[in-house]
Amino acid sequence: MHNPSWARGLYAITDAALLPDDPRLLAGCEAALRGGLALLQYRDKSTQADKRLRQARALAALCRDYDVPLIINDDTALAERLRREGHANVGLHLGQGDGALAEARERLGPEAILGATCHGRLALAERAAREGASYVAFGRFFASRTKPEAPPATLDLLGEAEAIGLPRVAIGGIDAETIGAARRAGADLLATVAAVFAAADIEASVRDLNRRLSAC
Ligand SMILES: Cc1ncc(COP(=O)(O)OP(=O)(O)O)c(N)n1
Ligand SMILES: Cc1ncsc1CCOP(=O)(O)O
Ligand SMILES: [Mg+2]
Repeated sequence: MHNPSWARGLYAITDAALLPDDPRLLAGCEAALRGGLALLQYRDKSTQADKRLRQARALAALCRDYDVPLIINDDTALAERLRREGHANVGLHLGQGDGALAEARERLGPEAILGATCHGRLALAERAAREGASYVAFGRFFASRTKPEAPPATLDLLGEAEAIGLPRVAIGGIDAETIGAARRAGADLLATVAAVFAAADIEASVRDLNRRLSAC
């Protein structure tokens, strides 16, 4: 079976400090989408439910125009609500403390993209696969200013995880310098916050990262 088109390439993750209001969030994400994304994740750690719903809804509509899935971080109820509203391109990413994957799979249905944080541990990825994950995410592989305290992982894990049979995401300090090493180690999707959204020219940065991926 062929992997779906979302399963290989650049995976940009939003950041509320770098994209601090609706116009900047939408303009920044549209620039990244123009540059070419496989996936976009809406990551907002605030507890402002109204803002999160409004922004996620707007991003789901924007992503649809580019035929790119929007992944909601942490919040199963928000992803479920958007899918019920008809945003079929919405998926969910859950970390180890963010709720049960199997329950999320039931609530979102078999078609939704469901991602799981597996840090540096193959056993977490094997369990995520059994519980219905669509991809498994490992990292942090490099120093990250966005989440410096994230548990570290080593690149050889990406090769070992091939046997799981799901797309492998690398996260944590992925940038122009590190992206090639992560791809060559086996990452299918390269996830980044700062290399995209802290860039002075977001679209140019995405194009540069994609060029580096193509060269691997
Ligand atoms: C693609 C991807 N991988 C890992 C994470 C981290 O998720 P989590 O461990 O739940 O941490 P927070 O992002 O919620 O702080 C992610 N968001 N996306
Ligand atoms: C959310 C998350 N989980 C592990 S590292 C990280 C942050 C990634 O951000 P950056 O690409 O800026 O290092
Ligand atoms: Mg989380």
